[in-house]
Amino acid sequence: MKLELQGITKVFGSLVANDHIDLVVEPGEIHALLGENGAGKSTLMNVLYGLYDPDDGQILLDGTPATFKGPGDAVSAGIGMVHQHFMLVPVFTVAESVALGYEPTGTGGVLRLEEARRRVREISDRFGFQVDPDARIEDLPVGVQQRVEIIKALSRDAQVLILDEPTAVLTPQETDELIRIMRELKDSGTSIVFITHKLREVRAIADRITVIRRGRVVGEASPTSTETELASLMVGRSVSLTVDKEPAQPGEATFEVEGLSVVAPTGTVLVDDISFDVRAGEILCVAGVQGNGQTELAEVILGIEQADAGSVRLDGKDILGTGVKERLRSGIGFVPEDRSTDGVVSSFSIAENLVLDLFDTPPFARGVSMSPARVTANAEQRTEEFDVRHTSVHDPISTLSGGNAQKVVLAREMSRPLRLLVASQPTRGLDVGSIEFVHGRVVAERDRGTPVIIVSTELDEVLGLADRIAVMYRGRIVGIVDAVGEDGTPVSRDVLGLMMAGVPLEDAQQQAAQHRSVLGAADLGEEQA
Ligand SMILES: Nc1ncnc2c1ncn2[C@@H]1O[C@H](COP(=O)(O)OP(=O)(O)OP(=O)(O)O)[C@@H](O)[C@H]1O
Repeated sequence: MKLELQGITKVFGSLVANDHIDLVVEPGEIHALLGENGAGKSTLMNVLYGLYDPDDGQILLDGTPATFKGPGDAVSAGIGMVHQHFMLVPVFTVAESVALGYEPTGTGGVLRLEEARRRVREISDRFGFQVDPDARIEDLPVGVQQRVEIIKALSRDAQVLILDEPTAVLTPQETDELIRIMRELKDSGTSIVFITHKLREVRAIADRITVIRRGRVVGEASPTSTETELASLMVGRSVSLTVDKEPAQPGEATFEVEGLSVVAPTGTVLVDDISFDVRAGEILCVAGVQGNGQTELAEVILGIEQADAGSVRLDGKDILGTGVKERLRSGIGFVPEDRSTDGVVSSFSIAENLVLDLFDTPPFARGVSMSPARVTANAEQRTEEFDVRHTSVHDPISTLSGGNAQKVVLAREMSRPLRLLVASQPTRGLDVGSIEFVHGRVVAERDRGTPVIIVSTELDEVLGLADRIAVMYRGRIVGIVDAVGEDGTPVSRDVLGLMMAGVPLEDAQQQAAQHRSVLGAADLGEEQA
C-alpha cells in the first residue's frame, strides 16, 4: 500500500507541532523519520494512526483520501503502530492484550482468547520473542512489554507499520533480530515508518530518510550518509557522537554494595547476591538486557525497593535502613528508567516537576510557605540550560514530547550537590544533540568526584561513558570489565552483547570472534564511507 501524507498540520494552542508536512511511503519501503526532541514526529504518527485530527492536510492510501476518526479506523485501513509509551493494560495477560487489540477493528469482532493465545505463540516463536501468552503485563519487564506491543501490531496484518523507537530496550542481538523481521516484512510488501534516534540503525535499514525539525520537513537524507551528517541535519549544528572525556582519576570507593539480594513476593530472586563498589570520580555502567535485575538494583539504592539481604553503603554509612526522602536529601540523584511512572507527576506543571523532592526546602520554601516565584525562576533556568522545548513552564509536563520530559527529570536530578548519581537509561528517547549535552554533564559530575552508576541497555552509551562495566544477567553480575583494557583496546560491543545474554567473559570473547552483528556491519560501512 502506498501512503501519502499531504500538508499535514497540527496545532496545539500557539504551538505548530506539524507544519504542512508531506511524506510519501512506498509499498515495501522502510522509511525512517528523524528529528530532534519535540520536532513533531510522534504528533505526525498520531495523526496517521487516527489519534489526532489534523488541522489541515490529508492522508492518501493508494491514492484515495482516508479519514480516521480513531485508531480503529486506522487499523481497519491496515495501519499498525507500536507506541513509544506502551498502551497496555497492566492487569491483562499478553493474550488478552492482543485479543483486545482486535476488537475495534471490525475485522471479525471479538477474537476468542484461544485464538489470541495461538497467534501470540506463533508470532513469538517465529520471531524469537519468548513471550508467554498467559503472563500478566504488569509482571513483565519493560522490554518484554514492548515485544507484546510489536506482536499486537504484527498480529493485525498491518500493511503500514509505524514503529516509534522500537529498539530502545533491545540488546544488540535482539535489535539484529528486529532488523531481520523488518526486512522480512518489507519483502512481503509491508511498509514501515521507523522513528528512532539511533543513527546506526537508520543507516543499517532505512530505504529512505526524512528529517523534520520544529514541525517542518527540512530534507531527505540518503541511507549512505554518515552518522555525523545525519546528526547535523537533525539538529541543525554539528554534534559530537563520541563522549569527550579524560581517563578517570578515581579516589576511594565511597559507594559499596555487598551480598545484595532482592527476592520478589513470588519467591523469584531478582538480585542475586551481588557485590561491587564505585569509586569517587568513576563511572560504573551496569549493562544488561532489561529485566535482569538492574531495575531492582537501582531501586534498592534509592529505597523504593527493599533488600532481602546484604548492605549498601554510601560514604561509609549503611543506607538500607533510611527512607527515600532521607537518601535524596543525603545527595543521591536518581533518574528512574520509566519517567512516566517514577520520574514525573504528569498532572503537575513542568516547574513543579522540577522541584518534586525540594519544594519544601529553601530556596523554594521558607517555613511552611512555598515561593512560586522561585519555583518559576528555577524552571526558567533549568529548561534553558537543558534545552527543554516547551511553551510555558506552567504547562502540564504531559504536553512535552517524550525526550523533553526526560530532560526535565535529568535537569532536576543533576542540578544539586550530589554524593552519588544513579541514572537508569538516562538518554532514552533523547536526540543526538541532547545526548551529547547529558553525557557531558555526567562526565562533569564524575570529574567533580561523584561516584556515578549508569544503568543502560544502550551499548553505545555504555562504551562511551563507562570507566568500568558490570554486566548483569538473571540477577547476577556476569563480570566487571574495564571499559578500556590495559593495552588501550576498548572492550568490544559484541563481547558485551554476549555477556548480556549470560555468556561469561572468556567464552564471549571467543564467540564474538565468530559473530558479526548487522550493526557491526553498519560500523564497517561508516568506516568505509
Ligand atoms: N497534547 C499536546 N498538547 C500540547 N502540546 C503538545 C501535545 N503533544 C505534543 N505537543 C508538543 O508538540 C511538539 C511536538 O511533539 P512530539 O511529541 O510530536 O515530538 P517528537 O518529535 O516525537 O519528540 P521526541 O523525539 O522527544 O519524542 C512538542 O513541542 C510538544 O511539546
